[in-house]
Amino acid sequence: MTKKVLVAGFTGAMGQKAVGLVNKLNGFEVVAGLSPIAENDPEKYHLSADAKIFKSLDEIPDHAADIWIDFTTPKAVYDNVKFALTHHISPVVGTTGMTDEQEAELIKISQREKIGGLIAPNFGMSAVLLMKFAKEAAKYFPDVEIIEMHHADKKDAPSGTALSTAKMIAENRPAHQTAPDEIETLKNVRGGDYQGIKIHSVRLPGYIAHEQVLFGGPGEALTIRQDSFDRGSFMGGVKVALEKVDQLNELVVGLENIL
Ligand SMILES: NC(=O)C1=CN([C@@H]2O[C@H](COP(=O)(O)OP(=O)(O)OC[C@H]3O[C@@H](n4cnc5c(N)ncnc54)[C@H](OP(=O)(O)O)[C@@H]3O)[C@@H](O)[C@H]2O)C=CC1
Ligand SMILES: O=C(O)C1=N[C@H](C(=O)O)C[C@H](O)C1
Repeated sequence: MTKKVLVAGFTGAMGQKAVGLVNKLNGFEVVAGLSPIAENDPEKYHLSADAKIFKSLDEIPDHAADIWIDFTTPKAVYDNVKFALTHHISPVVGTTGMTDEQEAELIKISQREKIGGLIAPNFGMSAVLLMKFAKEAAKYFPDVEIIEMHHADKKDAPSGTALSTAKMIAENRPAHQTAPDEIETLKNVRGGDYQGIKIHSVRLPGYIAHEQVLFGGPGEALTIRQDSFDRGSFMGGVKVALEKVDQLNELVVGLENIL
């Protein structure tokens, strides 16, 4: 049976890539899109002529879709995913910027409603592998900093991927001497701090999505880097999520956990 897909943020850069992906996949169909300022012209956004365009959650009827793809904004994503879960639509979420508390709350809702879903801070294989390698390296190199670089329109900082990388590194780092007290003569010049791991966020036109993890040890250094040069690079992961989401019985965080 064809799976009905709603794409939240369907007019955006990632939403349009997701629409293109679903249009090409057998067994899935985009039946609806959600975006607050979209024109009521499905074909303009590469949707079929009978696809529904919604501008707010209130307009979405029951049984509107089986799967909810979300590439929206940090402000909208929590309410969107809560709506999907409580309407028994399986969420596949790429939107970043939720707090740990919001994610934990959504996992509880998914357990209560007995519905599976996926939140993936990054659907790209290079980023998933970077996080895995960085977690492994952290066992041997406890001193580490992260630099993430993104396009100038990105709304949240640090990136979801950088935060996720820091969390995975923190799980594996041995206890070690922290850096001495420092004086910043320019405020925040040492970056953000996640459990002693400095994160630096760069925003520049021309970039898409890139991350470097720098480990330093006595007399040596290890640098792990990934680059997403095109948003199409995220679609392999979205495809896996679409194919596997109905096998999940709660909301899972991280593409690596379903590969
Ligand atoms: N996990 C991953 O692999 C990746 C995640 N991302 C994340 O995906 C998200 C979207 O990125 P991107 O496509 O570049 O952003 P865009 O700004 O291009 O698109 C955002 C979309 O969200 C829509 N939107 C805004 N407010 C709402 C709302 N209240 N409800 C529903 N839709 C809304 C916009 O619609 P309108 O134009 O009508 O306002 C637009 O369609 C970001 O959080 C980004 O970090 C990005 C790349 C990869
Ligand atoms: O906003 C983006 O573009 C991206 N957002 C995600 C993040 O915050 O990590 C994934 C990827 O880096 C692209």
